[in-house]
Amino acid sequence: MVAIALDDIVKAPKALLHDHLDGGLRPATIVDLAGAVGHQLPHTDPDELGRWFVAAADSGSLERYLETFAHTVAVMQTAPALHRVAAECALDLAADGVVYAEVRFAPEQHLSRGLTLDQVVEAVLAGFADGAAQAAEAGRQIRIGTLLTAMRHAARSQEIAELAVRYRDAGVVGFDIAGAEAGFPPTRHLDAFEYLQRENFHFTIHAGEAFGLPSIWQAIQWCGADRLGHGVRIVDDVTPGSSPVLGRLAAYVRDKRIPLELCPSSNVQTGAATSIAEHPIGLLRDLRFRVTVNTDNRLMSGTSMSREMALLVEAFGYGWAELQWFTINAMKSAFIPFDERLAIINEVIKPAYAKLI
Ligand SMILES: O=c1[nH]cnc2c1ncn2[C@H]1C[C@H](O)[C@@H](CO)O1
Ligand SMILES: [Zn+2]
Repeated sequence: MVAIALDDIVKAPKALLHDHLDGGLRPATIVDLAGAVGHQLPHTDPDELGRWFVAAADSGSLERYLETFAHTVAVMQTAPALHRVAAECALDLAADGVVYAEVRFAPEQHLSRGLTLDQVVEAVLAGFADGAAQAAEAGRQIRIGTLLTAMRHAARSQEIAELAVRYRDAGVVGFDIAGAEAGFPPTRHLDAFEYLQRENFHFTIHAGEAFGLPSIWQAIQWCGADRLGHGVRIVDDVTPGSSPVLGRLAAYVRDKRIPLELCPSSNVQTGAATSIAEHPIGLLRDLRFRVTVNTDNRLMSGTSMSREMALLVEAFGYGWAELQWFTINAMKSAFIPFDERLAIINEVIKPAYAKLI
């Protein structure tokens, strides 16, 4: 069988649940914005800068990987800059054939030049709307939902959770916590999660990436996460073999169809997986966990949604049936209302894959 080509994957509709706004800037935009605010970059040539991000993030450690965000966050401190970055994000995802995306960012990291949290959120939402409208004019439909992230080492999660709920009818569809995992368990933010549950709101938690099962267990059983950001270390609760045996937590995650937002390239860079070919996504898919494929940070991984799928096609021999399965899994797990999810599955995804399979 001939492997599916990247160009063909680009044309197929895809759904993306885990993508960071500050991890997906165009290198040329960073150079432009940095010049305007006098921020010092490691390179001013966009191609070299793009290569620098990938090499620096290729560190084997989540903490060092996260250091690279200093250069993107630094240039995202004004409303016009946030608007531009969000609009370009929508355009880039649409050009890659993404029809539904949830893009996240941490508003608290964009206050250093005097914006308020509300102004930050409004600039990003307007940018997404603008980018999606431009994409539609060019014949590419994309729906973007925004997730607001609180940083797990900080102490603003309650405030950010309230901000997310305040903008729930304006495009914010969920909440997340991110940042270094070791030493910062999700239970530090229990008040925020309990508040969100009382508000009938949705949230995902970065867990089981740099730290293992205890973090996943807390995210689900203490905090009530709807989905797991990464969650890849759930494999530590699976005993491999000809018929793998699931521990109690892995069985719970699979039985409850808790979505795993897996990010293959990012995991290889931070050391959460040794290679794409050895990435636990192969086993987790075989065991029919609710697996989704994601980019995490397109800039730091030099990747796209289509490229992540192409890497899996190459490593695991997946065909269109598997790519459709990942796509429908993601769409089923989205934080937008059920009827809207169903419409995208039935009217956009299934008809397109029916022609491909
Ligand atoms: O993969 C990740 N794990 C934990 N934190 C992350 C990851 N990718 C990005 N972040 C952080 C860095 C960003 O500044 C922040 C908000 O998008 O989220
Ligand atoms: Zn992430």
